[in-house]
Amino acid sequence: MTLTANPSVDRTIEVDRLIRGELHRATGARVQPGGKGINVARALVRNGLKARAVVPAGGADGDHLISLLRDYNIDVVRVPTAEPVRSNISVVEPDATVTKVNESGPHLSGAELETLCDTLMSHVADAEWVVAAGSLPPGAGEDFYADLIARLATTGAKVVVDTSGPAFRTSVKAGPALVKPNLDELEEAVGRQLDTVRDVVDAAQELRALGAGTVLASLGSKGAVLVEEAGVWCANASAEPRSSVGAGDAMLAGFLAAGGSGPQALATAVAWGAAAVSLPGSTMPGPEDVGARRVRVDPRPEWDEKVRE
Ligand SMILES: Nc1ncnc2c1ncn2[C@@H]1O[C@H](COP(=O)(O)OP(=O)(O)OP(=O)(O)O)[C@@H](O)[C@H]1O
Ligand SMILES: O=P(O)(O)OC[C@@]1(O)O[C@H](CO)[C@@H](O)[C@@H]1O
Repeated sequence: MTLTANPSVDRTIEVDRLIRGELHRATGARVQPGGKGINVARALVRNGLKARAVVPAGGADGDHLISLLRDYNIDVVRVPTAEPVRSNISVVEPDATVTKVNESGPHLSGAELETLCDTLMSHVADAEWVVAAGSLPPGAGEDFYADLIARLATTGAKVVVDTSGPAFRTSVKAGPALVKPNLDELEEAVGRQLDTVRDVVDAAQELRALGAGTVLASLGSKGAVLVEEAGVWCANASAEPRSSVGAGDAMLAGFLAAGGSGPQALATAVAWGAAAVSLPGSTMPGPEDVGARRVRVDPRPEWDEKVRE
């Protein structure tokens, strides 16, 4: 089950070359349902698994988002809101450079946020995992995910958090089973620059000491690092990048689909991530895209390897 507190209608526009201040004629365009939790649900369903997505959605743009999600066969639970769903725009160039503009999103009232949490709680009974992912909408406090983790502790569900800024660090302290920061988010959470695999593992251990069970850190083309109770592993898979939007969400979905712990799940995660980055827009990969992608898993990490691209 996924919660996307600040979903979007994602618009991807392809151009030959982006030049600030110029008129561009698009060479391609697509509209897809967006937001990190929604993307995780799309990736799971694309691979034959079940996923329910809880989504606050208002206005005509909200209607549009819900109808797009139904086209993808997602089991959607809509929570109506007064203000409309946002649109996020990605401009993609042929070398896969993405320029992204995300709106801040609709303001959700206290009552709407409460209904969102109550709705999630009333649909959680059969969920093994609850993925709370993406930015928070204006109106939600930085402890929104932390409060949710506390409420979910009374259920059997394991909580995954993938968010950024102060809400990320606050949610880590509430003890989620798993967090999926990218390099920037991990750096922000520990308050320092991370240059090597050793730095990433140390930062991940710091998050585990704060309260996170497992840390799955995504490192773009450098793959991912998994730090859990049982050990530390690094993995990567090569890709011909086309659009990185949603690659982290596909990576997380692959990890959960393969059991949510250990090196085999990490290998599946980076295979899904590499497949996603090879597809246009925020298209989630299916089995034919993941295929027999070659994945390298290092049981002994190269501690001094650089993690910046
Ligand atoms: N150029 C690339 N080549 C191979 N794999 C890639 C590449 N870029 C990304 N990936 C895969 O996708 C995963 C996620 O990438 P990244 O760290 O950019 O996630 P992210 O910033 O969370 O992305 P998003 O927020 O758009 O979903 C990586 O862990 C890796 O497995
Ligand atoms: O603004 P947020 O919530 O941080 O991120 C939203 C977003 O950029 O994340 C997804 C890719 O991971 C996109 O579908 C969506 O547009």
